[in-house]
Amino acid sequence: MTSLPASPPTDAAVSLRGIEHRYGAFAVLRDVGFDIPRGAMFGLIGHNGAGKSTLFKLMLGLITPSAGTLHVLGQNAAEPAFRQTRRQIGYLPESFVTYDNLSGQEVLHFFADLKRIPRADCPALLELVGLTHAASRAVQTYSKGMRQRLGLAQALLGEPDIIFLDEPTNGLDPQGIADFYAILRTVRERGASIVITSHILAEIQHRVDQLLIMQGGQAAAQGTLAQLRAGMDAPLALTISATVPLPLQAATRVALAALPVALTLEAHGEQLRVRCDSAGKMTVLRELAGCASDVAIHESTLEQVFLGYGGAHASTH
Ligand SMILES: Nc1ncnc2c1ncn2[C@@H]1O[C@H](COP(=O)(O)OP(=O)(O)OP(=O)(O)O)[C@@H](O)[C@H]1O
Repeated sequence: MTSLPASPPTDAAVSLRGIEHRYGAFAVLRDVGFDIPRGAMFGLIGHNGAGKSTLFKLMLGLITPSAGTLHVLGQNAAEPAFRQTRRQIGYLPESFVTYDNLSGQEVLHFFADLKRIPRADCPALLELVGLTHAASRAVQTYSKGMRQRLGLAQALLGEPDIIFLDEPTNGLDPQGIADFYAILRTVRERGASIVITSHILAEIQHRVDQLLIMQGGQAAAQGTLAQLRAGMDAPLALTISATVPLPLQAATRVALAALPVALTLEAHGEQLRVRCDSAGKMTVLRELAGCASDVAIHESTLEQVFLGYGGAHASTH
């Protein structure tokens, strides 16, 4: 991780410095520091037990850190004024549990009353999440996707400046996921910052601007996907296809194996496919001189990046 300025930047929606958190003798978070820029769509990823939910609870002000400082929307979470800041924070927990016998509209009214927000704001939110048609139906008749969208409407009550979403698309089908992110795009257009966790890395890799990889209670890496890829040993892989007549293949294989390049090789009839990293591509291409017919570039997926940063570090809890 690159070094951070000592005080929180003015354009940060969230800023953590030296955060420690203990549950009894067990240190769940150790020296965690990062900034989330205002207006960002920020992904927080990590293995089970990495400390993501604990970080969420800290950023929501539900628990206080054992050490370190935490600012949300410029306000220190340890100060009494943070009570006011919490009104500008929306939250969708991992399991959005509600009263199933109430209608969607009644559920939203319930949360609006709790948050002291006019019920008159509810129809527009139900419209935003695509539930106007089902507003008077009991929630027990809702699909999983509809429930999550109702949960999102609840999180958006009061037009919060920052919204925390804990695995919000868990269990949704591809269309449900696409619909959910389409709503989030609308929310971002009014300038809100969004912090999202997910274990489905393929889903968030092109939908967030920045990512933080948590590993064993520490921040392992932060950046855009391109920055995270660049920080790894193999940000890019290439497959070079060549047509090599069968009688020449054995010699070609020996010559490729002797190159000072890490590569894998597959043969399909007269086709040889060589996979190597970006640094080795010219060496391989020179060896295959005249017979290379195609080069395909494979960028590392977020899953490969995550594993590369040790993100799969086994949890003992
Ligand atoms: N209230 C608690 N008391 C004791 N230990 C806890 C408590 N809450 C969480 N932990 C432990 O803290 C560690 C981090 O848990 P946390 O829920 O923050 O991880 P996570 O990254 O959100 O995991 P997951 O992806 O499984 O939701 C785990 O080892 C967990 O067992």
